[in-house]
Amino acid sequence: MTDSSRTVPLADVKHVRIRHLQEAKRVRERFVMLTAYEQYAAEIFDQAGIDVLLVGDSASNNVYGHKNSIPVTLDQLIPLCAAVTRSVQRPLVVADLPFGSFEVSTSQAVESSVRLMKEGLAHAVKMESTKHFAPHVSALTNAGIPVMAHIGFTAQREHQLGGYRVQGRGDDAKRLMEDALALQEAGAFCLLMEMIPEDVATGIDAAVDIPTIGIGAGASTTGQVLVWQDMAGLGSGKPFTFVKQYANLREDLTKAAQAFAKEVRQGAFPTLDHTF
Ligand SMILES: Nc1nc(=O)c2c([nH]1)NC[C@@H]1CN(c3ccc(C(=O)N[C@@H](CCC(=O)O)C(=O)O)cc3)CN21
Ligand SMILES: CC(C)C(=O)C(=O)O
Ligand SMILES: [Mg+2]
Repeated sequence: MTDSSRTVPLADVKHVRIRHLQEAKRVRERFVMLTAYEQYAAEIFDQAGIDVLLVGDSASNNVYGHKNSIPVTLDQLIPLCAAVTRSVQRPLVVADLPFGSFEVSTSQAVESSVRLMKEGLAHAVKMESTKHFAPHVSALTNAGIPVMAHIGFTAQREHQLGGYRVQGRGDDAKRLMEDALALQEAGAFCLLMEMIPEDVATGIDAAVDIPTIGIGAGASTTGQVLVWQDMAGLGSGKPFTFVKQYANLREDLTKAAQAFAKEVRQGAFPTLDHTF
């Protein structure tokens, strides 16, 4: 296919659908995904032209105060997802299947995904997967549930993978290629690759027909994703290697809170302007 087969540029699309992401891959147009967990961020990212919003299981450590992704539950993610979907017009909303909500059986995967769509109003689900989860992806696809597959570093397997480590170095690249091809074959509409060497990601992107999304996977993927609080500089501590901070929200919010506290303590707020 050539550029002449395209419909409209992604930026002009009114409601982002899976077929628009597939078209982006075909015409080599990039798309943009950020996480979102509530109304204001979702609304702002919609208005800023972000194409896909991910209600990540990273809500575990970015909303619920856990140290990692493992404790967050389906019951905790569903209301966040519903809030995000209710707050946006244009973006495609994808919800993570949290740890423990899909592994047991293909039925469990379908039941959890149905809840993410019926109660959470998600348009698609994302599954941290390997080739061994091809039956799960296939069961979801057959049930009419679009699945984004997530390979490479997968935080739900932190303990099995031995920590937060780049995946697919050296001979291990073959394993990721097998995962990618099996998950595409099973029906995944998109492939997310996390923390893998750029050359490996480039090879996988070229080998699959479906669009790819990278986080710490270099520049050759169709789309890029970051956790929004990382992107906006809200988190504490040193940013991960794959993060670029486009704002300093932590600093801004600290200053605002300090200024409010100071004025209250001094009796400088409220003034007559803010008083009935
Ligand atoms: N705030 C936040 N950002 C994320 O990107 C994120 C989450 N939370 N929670 C779920 C997972 C966990 N992720 C993580 C967590 C830690 C590293 C990390 O420590 N990276 C280091 C070392 C990598 C290495 O050298 O192998 C880095 O500097 O990137 C990476 C991804 C990605 N996801
Ligand atoms: C890191 C991204 C891709 C994710 O899965 C999440 O935020 O949960
Ligand atoms: Mg996740």
